[in-house]
Amino acid sequence: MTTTNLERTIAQHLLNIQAVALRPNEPFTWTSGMKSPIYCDNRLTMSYPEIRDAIAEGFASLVKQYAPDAEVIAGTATAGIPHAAWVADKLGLPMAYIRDKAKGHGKQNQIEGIIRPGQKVVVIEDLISTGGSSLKAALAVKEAGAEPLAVLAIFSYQLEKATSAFEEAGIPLRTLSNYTALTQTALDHGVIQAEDMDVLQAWRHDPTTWGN
Ligand SMILES: O=P(O)(O)OC[C@H]1O[C@H](OP(=O)(O)OP(=O)(O)O)[C@H](O)[C@@H]1O
Ligand SMILES: O=C(O)c1cc(=O)[nH]c(=O)[nH]1
Repeated sequence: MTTTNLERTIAQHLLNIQAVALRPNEPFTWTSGMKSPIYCDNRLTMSYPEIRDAIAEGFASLVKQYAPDAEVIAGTATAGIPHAAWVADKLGLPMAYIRDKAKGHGKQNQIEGIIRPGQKVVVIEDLISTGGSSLKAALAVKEAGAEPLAVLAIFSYQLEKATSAFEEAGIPLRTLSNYTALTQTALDHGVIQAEDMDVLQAWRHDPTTWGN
């Protein structure tokens, strides 16, 4: 699979700040319950002004290219929130954020900030594994009577489960980087070795049963 310069550049940023961890012998448990030898902590990008700005620039370009009539930028709680704020700021658009479920107290909102019925919304997520979290956010947008134009994320594992879930939901997904670019960049720069790549490929081949 070919990768773009931007996909490799963002991958390189993630590797430089050690956002990517490999733990084949003590697999990570993801939010979906899946087990994985790899974890990508994109939250670390917040702490690097130049990198978070490159991400915000990348997202702003994707909005201009694929959702030029966006009226609201909505971040997914929690990791999508800061990136949504920086993108909304760059584009001079309103920002909101979407909780994974409605609060159990106060106003019991799932959406914080304003998303009005009929408004066109771009959802910003930090990372796509199964796509469950961001599609749940997009559904909340629909339930508010608004229109989710697209989900944008920093990184996707490019899992078939996510691809088919986005297709089924009829919501476009665009990302700044992905698993192909990350693993290739890591291998090219000696961050991972051939034997790590073997583990990653075995996992990637059958991620749902790997490690069980
Ligand atoms: O595509 P999915 O299978 O839904 O997985 C990706 C989600 O998992 C992580 O969130 P997490 O639940 O760890 O919460 P956080 O954003 O509050 O850190 C990540 O930030 C995404 O939102
Ligand atoms: O699926 C997840 O929960 C997940 C995977 C990953 O690599 N990074 C992350 O923050 N969450």
